[in-house]
Amino acid sequence: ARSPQLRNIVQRAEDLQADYDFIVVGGGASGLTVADRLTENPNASVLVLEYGSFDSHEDAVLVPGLLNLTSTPYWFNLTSTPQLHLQNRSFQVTIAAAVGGGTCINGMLFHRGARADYDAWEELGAKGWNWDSLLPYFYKSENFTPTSSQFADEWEIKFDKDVHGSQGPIQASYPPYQFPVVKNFFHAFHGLGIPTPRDPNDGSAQGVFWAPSTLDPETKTRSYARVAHYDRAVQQRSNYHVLPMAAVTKIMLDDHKRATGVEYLARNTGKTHTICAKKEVILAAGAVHTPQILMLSGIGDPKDLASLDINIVSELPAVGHNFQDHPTMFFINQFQNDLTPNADDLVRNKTFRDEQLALYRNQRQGAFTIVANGGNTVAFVPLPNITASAASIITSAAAENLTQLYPDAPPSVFQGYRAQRSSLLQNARESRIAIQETAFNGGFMPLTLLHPLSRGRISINTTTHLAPPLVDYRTLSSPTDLAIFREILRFNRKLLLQVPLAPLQPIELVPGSNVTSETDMDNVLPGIVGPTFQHPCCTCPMVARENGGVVNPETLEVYGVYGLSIVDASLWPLIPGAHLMGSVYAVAERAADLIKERWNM
Ligand SMILES: Cc1cc2nc3c(=O)[nH]c(=O)nc-3n(C[C@H](O)[C@H](O)[C@H](O)COP(=O)(O)OP(=O)(O)OC[C@H]3O[C@@H](n4cnc5c(N)ncnc54)[C@H](O)[C@@H]3O)c2cc1C
Repeated sequence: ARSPQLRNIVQRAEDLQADYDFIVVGGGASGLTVADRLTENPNASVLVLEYGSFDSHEDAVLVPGLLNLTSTPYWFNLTSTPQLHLQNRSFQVTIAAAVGGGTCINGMLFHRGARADYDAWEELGAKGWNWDSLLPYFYKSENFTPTSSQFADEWEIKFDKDVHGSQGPIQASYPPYQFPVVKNFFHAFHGLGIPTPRDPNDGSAQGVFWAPSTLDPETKTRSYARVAHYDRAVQQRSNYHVLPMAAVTKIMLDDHKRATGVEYLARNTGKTHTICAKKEVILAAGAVHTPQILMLSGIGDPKDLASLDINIVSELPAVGHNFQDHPTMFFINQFQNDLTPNADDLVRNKTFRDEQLALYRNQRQGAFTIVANGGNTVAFVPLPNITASAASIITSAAAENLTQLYPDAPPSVFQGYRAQRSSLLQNARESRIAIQETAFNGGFMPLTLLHPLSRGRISINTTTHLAPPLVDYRTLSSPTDLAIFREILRFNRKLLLQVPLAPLQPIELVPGSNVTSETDMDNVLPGIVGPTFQHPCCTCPMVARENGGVVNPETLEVYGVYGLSIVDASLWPLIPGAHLMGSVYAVAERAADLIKERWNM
């Protein structure tokens, strides 16, 4: 007989039960959250099928400062199509394949978008999804530990405990270290009229601030979905199974269009298997793969599916459209008169690095408590604060030619996009949302466009098992996005001229101080803007079908079929002005409640 532990932990297809109540496709942030909540009920059996492997709790995952995105084994092997408006360059599609998904290797910034970001979801048709309805779930997901008032005062960390959760599975805290130059940045932003909010997570999501990290306050290790929503739960629950290295290839649907289970390929044996779901199949494969799986299962644009000989089950032409991410450029400056220690010292100065690593190992202090090449100090700035041309940019954005912008969108997607655009432009005009993010802890500064007007698409051109989807970001297809990037660059150049930063004597390396005229910027920016800040979303939005919707917002079930729901970041109509993980966890928490409700659990 097997030990109880073995019954809880499965590693091979042979160890699975014959069927489960729920099958969750994808064991990332959303998938594990939902699986955890469903298995709180001992009568519900849940299987999560995850494409990637379990990590080994290695330092590169657990120790923030040892994260190495170049050598991590947890990337999908996936490249975008050539990007027309980015000088035809192709890009790595930076999504994770591992139990825990993106949360295994992400930058650990844990914060929320603005109230207006989520209220816009409801205005666009996602009935029941707004800031107020999500707030209890932001709380539910989080266990916030404040920092000492002395450290907070010294480093301008502001927080309000009342806007945070204190019982949730995901740990949120502040690293107990920072590079001194961060103070100069704070003062420079203040000089430009960008304040530090009382707490960025109170629905404001604007200003210059420290975002909490998903950092365990005791161990100073990463708090992520694998630990918080699987390890924590599974030892006590024989009803919660996760099978790693299992690539779901399609959903099985019966003649009544009910999802009865899934087909998957065990990646370590190459064998294909099927497994049945007695209640529901729940898609949580992320915004790139969830639409791919739908299309492979006959749910999508009939034109495209017919050309691949896929039997059409539900005509949903919007599947895979409305693809959004946060395009980013790197503004790189060398500080000739830099403060020490600094982020470069961690790379170039072996003595400093060794000293800091020892400090981390022995006392859980120092620079390794911060994510490598990252940090959690950021500025989120509305359009009217970055440029005096905000009004004219908004006027020309409203007049953009949609057909040029979105050549192959079906009418329903157009309709939905029009509503999105007016909502976005109104919120931008009234400074209810931030338009740009500057992340900073040295001269290497990612500048991010938080509310792009360009829309990409996920599609498929083959039914071959394990073949990747086509990922077309279409970054900068909206001329407005390019115009805003010009203003973002000008604004951040102005930042570096402020009294607190000027003494560092920055020399601009990228794009280069000679790039000043509009024409020069328009030539150079498409060569340095990248399509992603690792935030793909919005490819199966929960709005009305006639407005480009794929999912019923009240039930999260896919239109036209039964027993099939979606819980990941594909659901959202619009990308929020925030790093996505906080919203992914909250949405998945609410999704779990909706699913439990319909099954009286
Ligand atoms: C490098 C990086 C840095 C980031 N930094 C931050 C940050 O600092 N702060 C922040 O808030 N957010 C950050 N993010 C984003 C955040 O991690 C994601 O938004 C979040 O993980 C998305 O959750 P999800 O459940 O939608 O998808 P994921 O977490 O990506 O999970 C999807 C899972 O589905 C699996 N899957 C896909 N296809 C299949 C299939 N066919 N069969 C079975 N399984 C499948 C994948 O392997 C994956 O594990 C970052 C992401 C990355 C990659």
